[in-house]
Amino acid sequence: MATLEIKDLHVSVVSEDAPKEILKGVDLTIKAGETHAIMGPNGSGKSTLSYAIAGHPKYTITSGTVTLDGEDVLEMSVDERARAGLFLAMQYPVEVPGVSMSNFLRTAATAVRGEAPNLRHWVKEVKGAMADLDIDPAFAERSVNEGFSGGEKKRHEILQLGLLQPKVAILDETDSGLDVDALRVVSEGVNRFKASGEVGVMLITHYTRILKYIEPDFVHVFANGRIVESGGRELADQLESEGYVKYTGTKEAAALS
Ligand SMILES: Nc1ncnc2c1ncn2[C@@H]1O[C@H](COP(=O)(O)OP(=O)(O)OP(=O)(O)O)[C@@H](O)[C@H]1O
Repeated sequence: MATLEIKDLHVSVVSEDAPKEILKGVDLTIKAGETHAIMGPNGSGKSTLSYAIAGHPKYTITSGTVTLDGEDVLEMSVDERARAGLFLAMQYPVEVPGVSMSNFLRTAATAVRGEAPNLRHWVKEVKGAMADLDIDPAFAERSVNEGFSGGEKKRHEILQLGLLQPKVAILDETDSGLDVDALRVVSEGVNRFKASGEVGVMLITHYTRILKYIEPDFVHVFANGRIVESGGRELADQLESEGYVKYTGTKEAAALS
């Protein structure tokens, strides 16, 4: 059973030639079967946490550890992290002109599974996964994310999640830009992924509405580069009504973005 363990993580980014510390000691453990919602004001470092775990080269780990089932994630290359079972659905999915979705998905599945999926089974698997997410089959031949609407990009992130079956999924604002129907479809996709009870989910969000569909076991408040409070679902409701002023001390930060 997978466990992602983050201990006292400090992360810097080089900004205007000088390194700037963004994460200032993050501690978080996500066990198989658990869903952790991360909420917090703009610029508090939530995406930095997800990029640092995924191995984005712009973010330098200055101290702390990240392990997956005891294995040192920070020592792994980006593709090794994916093969080890980590998945990041990005806030702003990248466009890859000239590479079709179907090619991209098969290549990703081959890399993660360690062998090319049987073509006939694979076609069936992809078709079924696309149908589950109400994705038009014509998207399979379009270039990855090119010209996709915000909501279409998010659906495709969840399509990848379903096909790659990681141990731990980090979903960075997967709900932003989704209309109510798409939010339900995407949430159902995440819940199907969770159904085995053997995977962990870190869900970064600004809105409690997604938490009505995807039930969190824990809610964490992120402020100024660290987790400042943790609780259950009720904490998200409290944040919705009170904002973040108690954590940041500024009125600007009080409004949920
Ligand atoms: N590559 C970068 N170069 C310079 N500054 C960066 C970089 N990445 C992040 N930062 C800064 O780090 C801080 C945290 O950013 P981050 O995107 O992690 O916040 P966030 O909590 O995800 O915000 P939001 O809720 O607005 O998405 C911000 O001040 C941001 O400007």
